[in-house]
Amino acid sequence: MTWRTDEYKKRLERPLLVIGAGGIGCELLKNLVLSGFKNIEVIDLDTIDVSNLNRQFLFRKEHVGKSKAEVASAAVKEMCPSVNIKHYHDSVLSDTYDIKFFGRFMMVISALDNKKARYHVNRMCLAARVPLIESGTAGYLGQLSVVVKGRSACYECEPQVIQKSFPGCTIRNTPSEPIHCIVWAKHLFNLLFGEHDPDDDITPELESAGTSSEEAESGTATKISTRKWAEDHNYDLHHLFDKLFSSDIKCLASLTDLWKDRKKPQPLSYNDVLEQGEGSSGTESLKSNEVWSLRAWVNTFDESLARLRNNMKTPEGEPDKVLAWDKDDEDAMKFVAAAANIRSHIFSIPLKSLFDVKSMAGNIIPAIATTNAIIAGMVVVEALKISNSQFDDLKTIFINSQPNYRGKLFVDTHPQVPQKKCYVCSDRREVAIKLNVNKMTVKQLETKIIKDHFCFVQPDVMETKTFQIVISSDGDTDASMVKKLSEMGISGGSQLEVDDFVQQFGKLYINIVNDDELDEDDFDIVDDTGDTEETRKRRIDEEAASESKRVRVDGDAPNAMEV
Ligand SMILES: Nc1ncnc2c1ncn2[C@@H]1O[C@H](COP(=O)(O)OP(=O)(O)OP(=O)(O)O)[C@@H](O)[C@H]1O
Ligand SMILES: [Zn+2]
Repeated sequence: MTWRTDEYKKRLERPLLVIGAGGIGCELLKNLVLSGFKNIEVIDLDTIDVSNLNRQFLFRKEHVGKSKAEVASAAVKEMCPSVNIKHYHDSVLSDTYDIKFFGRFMMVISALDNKKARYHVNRMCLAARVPLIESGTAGYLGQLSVVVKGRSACYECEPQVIQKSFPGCTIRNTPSEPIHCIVWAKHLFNLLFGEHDPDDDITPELESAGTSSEEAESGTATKISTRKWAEDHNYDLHHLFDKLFSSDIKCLASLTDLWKDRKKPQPLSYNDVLEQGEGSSGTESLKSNEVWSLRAWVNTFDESLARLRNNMKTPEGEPDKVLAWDKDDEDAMKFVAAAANIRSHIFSIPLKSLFDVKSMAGNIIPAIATTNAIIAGMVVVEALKISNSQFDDLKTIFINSQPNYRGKLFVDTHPQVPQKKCYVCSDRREVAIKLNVNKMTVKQLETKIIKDHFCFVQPDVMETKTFQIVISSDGDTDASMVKKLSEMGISGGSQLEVDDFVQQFGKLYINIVNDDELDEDDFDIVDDTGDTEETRKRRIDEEAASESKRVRVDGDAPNAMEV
């Protein structure tokens, strides 16, 4: 590369898009302007939080609450006034950023923190034929890779690992680890204060626990909506506490089969706690990294419940506000930590500090500024190669947790070649999915499979034999969302064609394999390789005979940052 020639400088004037102005993004923007890139656009949907200040060094205390994209752009413009920098305080998933928008850039650099946005950017760059540098860190680990259509593997060439969550019955009936109680408490938060989601059910699962329907009906845990129940009781602490921690638990404890090999839970009533004495002082002085007493957690439950209830209130006559779970909302966090620890106590599970619960509930891996800085530095090296059309020299870079056989933590390799059967960047975009057509609804197909698993943004889905439109992005099919797939004429052997009006990376064909054993929201990726019909069938038979790979995907899947 020839440095500092006019031609070199000219190349750096071509526009470049940075997506994400967080940990990596701040370092990166600084590096880019100091390296001579002159026309930069940056998108970030978020505002600055106090917790960002320790590492996102372009931000100061007075910027808290302001747009990350805006403040980061202004800060680097100050470092290098000759740079043209444009910001968008917005989600990259918005259809404003279409193929034409992406097509304007010499390259795109992704400094994101979630799979959905990363997959979307990968697809948009492939469709617009713009080189992408994809970067990520997770604690001391870091990686960057370059995606150039036809030359290197795309971000989705490696089959994705399906995030497993905990079976519903473990959460509702038989928790054995702190995380099970934390997931339960997050569901409770949503049920009481958040948006309704049937997957957040927390009532004991009597039928699957082997009770007769008579027992289930006579049990105290009959299925009425927890929200409705709480509203009817005016969110009264005493009532709520006794339902969640005493009567529901008594009901579970009465299912003797469940406790043959496990310790039976001990119901805890509000009066039991009061009788234990132990004082009732406030919890402000307690340290967040220490494990508090049961009484302190009950006080915390009490205080946070009252505050959250208050936060929901709206002027007379208007419906209550819906609260969203956020690990950085102190009341929400304390409520979940308290509910989780009280439940842990009942099930003889070790209690956890507020700090630990926050890490687990927020799936937090500590962000390390140095890892971000190294990766952001290396991104610029690759960006300079792209600007100079040195595509053969591009590298994939890893920062590992253990030295490799050469004693190196910091490793570069040649980019992988594109996978011939990648359902995103190859010509064969076909997968087979095992599900229960008689139980799964169109809504579950859309949410769990099409949007959460395959990360489509505005999908249209059609059955290819009958041309029946199953899901329409313009809302025409909303009325049939509650229907089972079989009611829409979908059966084993059906093929669905999925198209996304925003992503436009090509149509994905999903071959349906029916399995009557699966629950309504369970599914298996039977084959994501795009093999021929014959090979696929043989493999499906072999897989059916081998151990089941059943998974359940839901919102509580541990969602470690991807690198
Ligand atoms: N769909 C999206 N569109 C635009 N920006 C996004 C999108 N999704 C995530 N981001 C941004 O990507 C950035 C990722 O940065 P980072 O991993 O440092 O996360 P953070 O939210 O700043 O920090 P932390 O998660 O550790 O609190 C964030 O600033 C986030 O707002
Ligand atoms: Zn690919």
